[in-house]
Amino acid sequence: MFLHGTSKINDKGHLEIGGVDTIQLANEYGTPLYVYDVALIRERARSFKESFEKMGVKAQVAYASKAFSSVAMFQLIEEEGLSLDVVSGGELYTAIASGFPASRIHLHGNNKSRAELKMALDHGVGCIVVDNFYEIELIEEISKDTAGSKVPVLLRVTPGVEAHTHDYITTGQEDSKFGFGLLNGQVEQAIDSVLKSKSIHLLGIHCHIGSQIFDTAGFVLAAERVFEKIKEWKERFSFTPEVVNLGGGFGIRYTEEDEPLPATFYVEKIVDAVKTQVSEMGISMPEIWIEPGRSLVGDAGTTLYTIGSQKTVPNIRQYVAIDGGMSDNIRPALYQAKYEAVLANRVTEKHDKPVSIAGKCCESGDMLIWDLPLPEVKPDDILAVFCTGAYGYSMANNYNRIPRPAVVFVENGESQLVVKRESFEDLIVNDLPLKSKVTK
Ligand SMILES: Cc1ncc(COP(=O)(O)O)c(C=O)c1O
Ligand SMILES: N[C@@H](CCCC[NH3+])C(=O)O
Repeated sequence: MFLHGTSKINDKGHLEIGGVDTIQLANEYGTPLYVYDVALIRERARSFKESFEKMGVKAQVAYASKAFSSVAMFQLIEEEGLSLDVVSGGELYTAIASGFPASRIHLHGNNKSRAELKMALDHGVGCIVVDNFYEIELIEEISKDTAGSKVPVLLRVTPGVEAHTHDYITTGQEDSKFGFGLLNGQVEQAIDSVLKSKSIHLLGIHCHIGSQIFDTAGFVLAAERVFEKIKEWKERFSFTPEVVNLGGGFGIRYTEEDEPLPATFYVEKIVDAVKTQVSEMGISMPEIWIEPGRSLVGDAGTTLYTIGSQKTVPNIRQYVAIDGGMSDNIRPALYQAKYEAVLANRVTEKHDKPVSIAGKCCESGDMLIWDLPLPEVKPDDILAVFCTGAYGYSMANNYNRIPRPAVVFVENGESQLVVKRESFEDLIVNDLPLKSKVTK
């Protein structure tokens, strides 16, 4: 069994996280429950920042908040001095409501609306990561009447790098919905129009090659491709970027099949690649920005479920059902994602009887883990699924009108509720009654 962060087994034989017994958490807050190990998030945040400091490079580490966003999460990120990548009006609203400084917020999105851009500009976000030509027009339209300073932007490019990960989560290849083609002349057209703009300041370039990536080659190749172009742009446009943002995507360990590098190793390789390019070109070192999401929060999250019904298909398989499923973690259904799990109330017992963990949604594909070795399970046992901190709660939904779970933070022996469990009343809060046309 692989225990992440502060997780350990206590003297009752229970899983403990952040010094808090998970069975006590399940009793106090109910299940399904997302539990975050705050010390592990802090450790990850600090190690990203420190690795840039050690290499003497000016940097911003922006937490990709799509991995898990909530007011308390953003406040934790602010406490740790990171920046924030948001990708919608909703994430931006949450960030502002949490008191996060707008100057360290970067707005992403491949189809930002006028309203979202206006909201970002009104709040004075640190930069807009511009994705397409329409967005350039929108920014100019919105900012033409405001006499304020120019809007700082990065142009997002697709460097033609195929990251080795699931097809749905690669983003750097040329045939992608995101960004300007780096290799087909689009980005030059965008640079030309932004440099001529009276209302936009071109701060630099952004690229993100995908997610859950285990080697550094793709990042290095992307950086080299971007800098080859920067060399041309220096001649052609007299433009050199103040900022080069190389995105996120650093892989984590979900199961023993995964062999991630330490997060800081990616930073070192990226910075080395940039330094080499910069010294060959004789330009000054730009600020390097990165946007880790999963690698900051993924293994800090554990989901607790209560076990309910079971079904045996003779000679084939035993299904064990939990009180959640694809409504709180859609990743197995969407990406065939794999997880490890234990019985949190009986961790020390032999986990040697394979069962398949089924969710409660009315969907055959709602299977959380296939062939998971557990002790003989009984109703009301608590299953702890590891590494659910990224894209778990944030992709949760109300399929089958299942209320979304609660989220707690644990640290130094204390727990705090940071997202309340949805109630049935919450589920119908936006529903309106039928205006009936049938006369009785
Ligand atoms: C633009 C951008 N930045 C950062 C991230 C964060 O990726 P990850 O959670 O894999 O670090 C993503 C998601 O893939 C993204 O699309
Ligand atoms: N949501 C995805 C990753 C997408 C990242 C956003 N570009 C996951 O669960 O792995």
